[in-house]
Amino acid sequence: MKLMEVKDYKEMSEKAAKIIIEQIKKKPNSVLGLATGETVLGTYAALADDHRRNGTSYERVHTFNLDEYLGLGPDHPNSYHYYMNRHLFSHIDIPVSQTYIPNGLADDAEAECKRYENLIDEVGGIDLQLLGIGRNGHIGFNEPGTPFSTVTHVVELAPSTRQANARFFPTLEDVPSKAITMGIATIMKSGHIILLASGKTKAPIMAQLFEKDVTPLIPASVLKTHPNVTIIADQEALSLVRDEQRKVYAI
Ligand SMILES: O=P(O)(O)OC[C@H]1O[C@](O)(CO)[C@@H](O)[C@@H]1O
Repeated sequence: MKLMEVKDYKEMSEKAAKIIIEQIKKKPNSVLGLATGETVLGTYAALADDHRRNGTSYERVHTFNLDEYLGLGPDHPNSYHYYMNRHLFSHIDIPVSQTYIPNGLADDAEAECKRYENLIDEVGGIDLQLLGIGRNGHIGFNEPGTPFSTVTHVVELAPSTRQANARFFPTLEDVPSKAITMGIATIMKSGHIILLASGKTKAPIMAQLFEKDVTPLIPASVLKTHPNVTIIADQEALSLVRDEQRKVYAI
C-alpha cells in the first residue's frame, strides 16, 4: 500500500484521473473497475474534461461498477446506472455495451451475482479498480464483518451506510436496504487498486485503516495485503493519521 498525500479534493481528483488516463494510454483496451458516491465525482469530471480537450479515447475500454442498489432500475435517479451515465459515460466515447453494472432489477439476484462475477473473469479481470471508502471502512458495499473470500453477492446495507447515503435520497426510507456488490475477493483480483479519501468525515476511518491490523471488521484493511494499491488522500482525510504511519506508506 502506497500513500499519496495531497492538499485537497481537487488535487486528489486530478491525480486519480491522471493515473486512469495513463493506464488507458498504456493499454487502450483496459478494464476499469469504477465506484460511485461523492468522492469520485471530481475524478469523473477530470476524465470528461480530458476527453473533451485531449481526446483520450475509451472506445476499447470496458468498465465494471462495484455495486448497485437492489430494486432500482437504470432510469431511477438514485441508481448507480443513472449516476454513471450522468457523471461519466455520457461525457466520453465508451460504447454503452462495454459498461457493466449489476442489474438491480434482476428477478434472480443470486444468478445476477454469478453472471457478473463471470463477466469480469471473461474479459480477463480488472486492470485498474477505483475505490472510495465508507465511513465504516466498507469498500464497494462490503460491510464490516464480510469475509475476505466473498465474490459478487447480495448484501444487507448497514444502518450507518443507509444513513450516510440518505443525503442522495428524498428520505431515509427511500434508501434501499439491499444491494449487489463485487465481493472483497473480486476487488482483490484487480491488478492495481486506487483508493480515494477526502474530507474530515473520512479522518476517523483513515486513522483506523493505518493504525489497525488487517481485519474483516475494517474491510478496506484487506488492501494492505494487495501488492499494488495506491491511496490518494487529502490533508483533512489524513488529519488523524500519525506522522510515523504516513511516513511508512508515503510514496
Ligand atoms: O464517496 P462517498 O459518497 O463518501 O462514499 C464512499 C463509498 O460509499 C459508497 O457510496 C457506498 O456506500 C461507495 O460507492 C463509495 O465508494
